[in-house]
Amino acid sequence: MASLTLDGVTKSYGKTRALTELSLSVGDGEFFVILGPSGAGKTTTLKSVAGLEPIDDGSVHIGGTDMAGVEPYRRNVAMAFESYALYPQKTVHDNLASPLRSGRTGTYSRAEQDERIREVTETLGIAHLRSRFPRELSNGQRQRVALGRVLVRPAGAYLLDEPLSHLDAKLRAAMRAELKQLGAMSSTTTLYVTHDYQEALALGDRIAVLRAGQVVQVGTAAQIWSRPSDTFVARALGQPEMMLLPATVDGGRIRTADGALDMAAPAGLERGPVLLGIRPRALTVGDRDGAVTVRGSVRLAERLGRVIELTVRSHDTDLVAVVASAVAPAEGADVTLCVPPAEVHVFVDDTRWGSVAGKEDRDA
Ligand SMILES: Nc1ncnc2c1ncn2[C@@H]1O[C@H](COP(=O)(O)OP(=O)(O)OP(=O)(O)O)[C@@H](O)[C@H]1O
Repeated sequence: MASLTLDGVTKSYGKTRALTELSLSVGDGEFFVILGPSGAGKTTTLKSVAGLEPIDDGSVHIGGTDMAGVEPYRRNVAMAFESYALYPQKTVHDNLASPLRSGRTGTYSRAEQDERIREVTETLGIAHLRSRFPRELSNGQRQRVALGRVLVRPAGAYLLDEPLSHLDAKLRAAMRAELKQLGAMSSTTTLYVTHDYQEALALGDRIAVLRAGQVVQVGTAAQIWSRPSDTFVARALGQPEMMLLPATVDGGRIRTADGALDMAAPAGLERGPVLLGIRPRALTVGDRDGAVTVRGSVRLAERLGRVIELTVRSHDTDLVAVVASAVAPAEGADVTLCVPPAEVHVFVDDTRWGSVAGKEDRDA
């Protein structure tokens, strides 16, 4: 096990800047997720730790040791890539055994090898495939075997690059739960890259949100979900996305220009333009004491499994609300929606100020 620290890491590929002064600190045994859109620099971050790409500036420490000039195979990290190679002529069992037989990370008795392979194949749900060859597996099964090849070998840290990306939605959800368990069991430091916010929230002890090669926010799932530091983080998490409604603070009120939303401004919020951020799932049908309310009419009601996605027109504003189907009004009906003040985020210059309930410490 090892802690990982990146300090001021900068990396360009020719004229393309992939990372700009990126700093991260991952604790010993922590399951740390890097979340970001395509091109944000996630893979480059992992490669910098693994030593597969030389960095232009800054430093990488593993277990407190500076990795400058240290070869990848001496860094005691195991990295899984999105494209996985397996030995076609070896069974699943032998594919998993080969990292343990290479001798690079110690020698293992036959019994120890079998025990690790058993543990990993059971966790990944591939124990029944052990005598098959790669050509006899589905893509999702191959991906799990390849992940198994990384996890079977003890390492100071696992670097995992979108390891669930080829799995279908149901399997992804199941694997997420299993990986979480594996993380808790092995307590090996893990740096896990994904562009899937649900995966990040489910797995990460902490999450770093990356944009254009820079860290925007680091926090627990609860922190980045309920206190996103800016509108980029706010919209990176949640489906449908958080709505951002332009409004103005004046005379102790916050109002949208059309009057669809009109509420008391919290103390300390200066006059001027703001964005009000509301998650579609934070809205409920009806009127509640102390809640922020909006009245409108239902333009669209679309069933998404057990919930209904409503598009509600209020004055000139369209609001999206995801509500339980039992309480969803029909298209054309008048409706009152409400949301707790603490769930109406206020952004000033795209940066989170607090909520309509007031200002709070970001990390409290
Ligand atoms: N070998 C390379 N040569 C040139 N540019 C590269 C190379 N590898 C990455 N880049 C560029 O560096 C930036 C960061 O790429 P990186 O692969 O780290 O992003 P990512 O967040 O992992 O993206 P994705 O989710 O699409 O895999 C991108 O602009 C990418 O085009």
